[in-house]
Amino acid sequence: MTMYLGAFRATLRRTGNCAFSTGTRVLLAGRPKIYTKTGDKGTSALFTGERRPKDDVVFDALGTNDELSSSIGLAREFCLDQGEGLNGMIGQLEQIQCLLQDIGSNIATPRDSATAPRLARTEFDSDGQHVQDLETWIDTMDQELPPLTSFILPSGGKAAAALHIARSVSRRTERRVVPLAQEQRVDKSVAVYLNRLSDYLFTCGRYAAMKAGRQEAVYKKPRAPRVKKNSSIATASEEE
Ligand SMILES: Nc1ncnc2c1ncn2[C@@H]1O[C@H](COP(=O)(O)OP(=O)(O)OP(=O)(O)O)[C@@H](O)[C@H]1O
Repeated sequence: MTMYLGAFRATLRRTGNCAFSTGTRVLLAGRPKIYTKTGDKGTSALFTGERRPKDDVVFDALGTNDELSSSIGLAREFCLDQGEGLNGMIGQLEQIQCLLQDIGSNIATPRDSATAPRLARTEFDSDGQHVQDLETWIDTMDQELPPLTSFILPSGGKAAAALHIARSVSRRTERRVVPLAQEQRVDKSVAVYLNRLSDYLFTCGRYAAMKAGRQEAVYKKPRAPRVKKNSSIATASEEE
C-alpha cells in the first residue's frame, strides 16, 4: 500500500481533492509496492490518521460502502452488455460510484473529532443537490414504467437482477451508516443519500427489465400443503 493511501492521501491533501479510496488500489508506475503491511495487526487508519481496530463500526460502514460501489460496478457492466436504452443510467451509475468515494471520505473522517479544514474538505451534499439528482432520475424513469401493482421479485434479466443486488447492498450500507449519523459521526446527508439511492436502484432494476423486454417475476402466495386422509401430504393443486 505504500503508494496506495499513504502517498495517495498526501497527494490528495496537496491537491485538496477529498476522494478517499477504500479497497481500490492506486498504483502509479515505477512507485513502491501497494501494501504497507501496517494493517496486518488488525488495525487501520482513518482519514484523520487515527488508528482503530478493523472491526470498528467505521470500517464496517466503510467496507459496506465499498461493497456497494463494487456491486454497482457489476450491475453497470451488465447494463453495458444489455445496451439498448440504458445509456443514461450507465452514466448516472458511474457518477454515483464517484459520489460513493466521497461518502467513504466522509465516513473515514469522524465528524466529532476531525479538524475544521478536514471536515470542510470531506463534507457531503451540503446543498442536497445529489439527492435531488436521484429524485429527478427516479421520476423520469417512473414516467415510462407501468404502475406497481404487486411485490416485484428481483428478476427481469441480468442487468435488472444485478441492480436489485446493488439496491439491497445500498440498504445494508444505510443500516451501517444510520447509527453513525445519529451520533453525528457521519453527515446526516450521507444517510439521506443512501436511502434515496436504494429507491433509485429499485427503479433502475424495473427500468432495465422493461428495456430488456422481460417480464418481472411477482410475488405469489405459495399454496399451503394439505394433509390427506391417509396422512400423506399433497398440495392443494394436486387435490384438484
Ligand atoms: N477490512 C477493512 N474494511 C474496511 N475498510 C478498511 C479495511 N481495512 C482497511 N480499511 C480502510 O481502507 C483504507 C485502505 O485499506 P488498506 O488495505 O490499504 O489498509 P491497511 O490494511 O491498513 O494497510 P495495508 O493493506 O497496507 O496493510 C484504510 O486506510 C482504512 O481506512
